[in-house]
Amino acid sequence: MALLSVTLDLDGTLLDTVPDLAAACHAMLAELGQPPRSDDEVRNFVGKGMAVLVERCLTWEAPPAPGLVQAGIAAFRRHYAETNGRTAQPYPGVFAGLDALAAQGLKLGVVTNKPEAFTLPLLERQGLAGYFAAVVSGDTLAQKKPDPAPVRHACELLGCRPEENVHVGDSSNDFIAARGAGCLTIGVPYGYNEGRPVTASPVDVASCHALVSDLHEAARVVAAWNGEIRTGASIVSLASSPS
Ligand SMILES: O=C(O)COP(=O)(O)O
Ligand SMILES: [Mg+2]
Repeated sequence: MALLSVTLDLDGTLLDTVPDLAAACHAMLAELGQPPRSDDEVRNFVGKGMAVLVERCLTWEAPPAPGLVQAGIAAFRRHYAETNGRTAQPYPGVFAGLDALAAQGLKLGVVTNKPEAFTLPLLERQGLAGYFAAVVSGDTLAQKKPDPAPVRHACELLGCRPEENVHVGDSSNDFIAARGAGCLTIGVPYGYNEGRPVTASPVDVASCHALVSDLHEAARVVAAWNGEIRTGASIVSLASSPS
């Protein structure tokens, strides 16, 4: 057995998308006559998909009325279609890391909670689409991360078993989904994690098999794991070794 594929989270792992998401949130709130949110608030609201982002923007003292959330989602969709990819930036090490993973012969996939209508154009616009043999978005299945189903589905599309896959992400939604699916998981510290830095959360640190500074380092970790597997180390001992 060897590691054959790597699935990667999108927002906060491959791309810093908060400026474009925040611009769409600002426009949505203004359109609905609701109080504004700062970019930092929006950053903390990202992680559980579009509907939760909109609902969190609209929640003050009490949960918003369902009708307001529906109107917010419709407005957000229109505005994010305009802003998606406008200022999003790949994080340092993303292209070098993807190149290094691909050079190891690993199949690559994306597993994101972002709706598909926004995921595919964003990957195209950023020159990332060609790296991925599978893309599972927030509305591909009925379940989103932290449910393990999207990660499992990506493994199926890549033709690998979950234990042959490593999932790389920036939030507990990724780590819980990956562990639930039976994959190894690597965390990056520079993303969003719903307002709780990964490195400041002992639970998150403990739930990653490795924490790396960027995707180039993630590629080195995966290569090292595959080296250990080839020399007979078991996946169980790997699960607690790197830190
Ligand atoms: O859409 C979100 O809330 C987060 O998306 P991600 O899963 O790519 O981080
Ligand atoms: Mg993310």
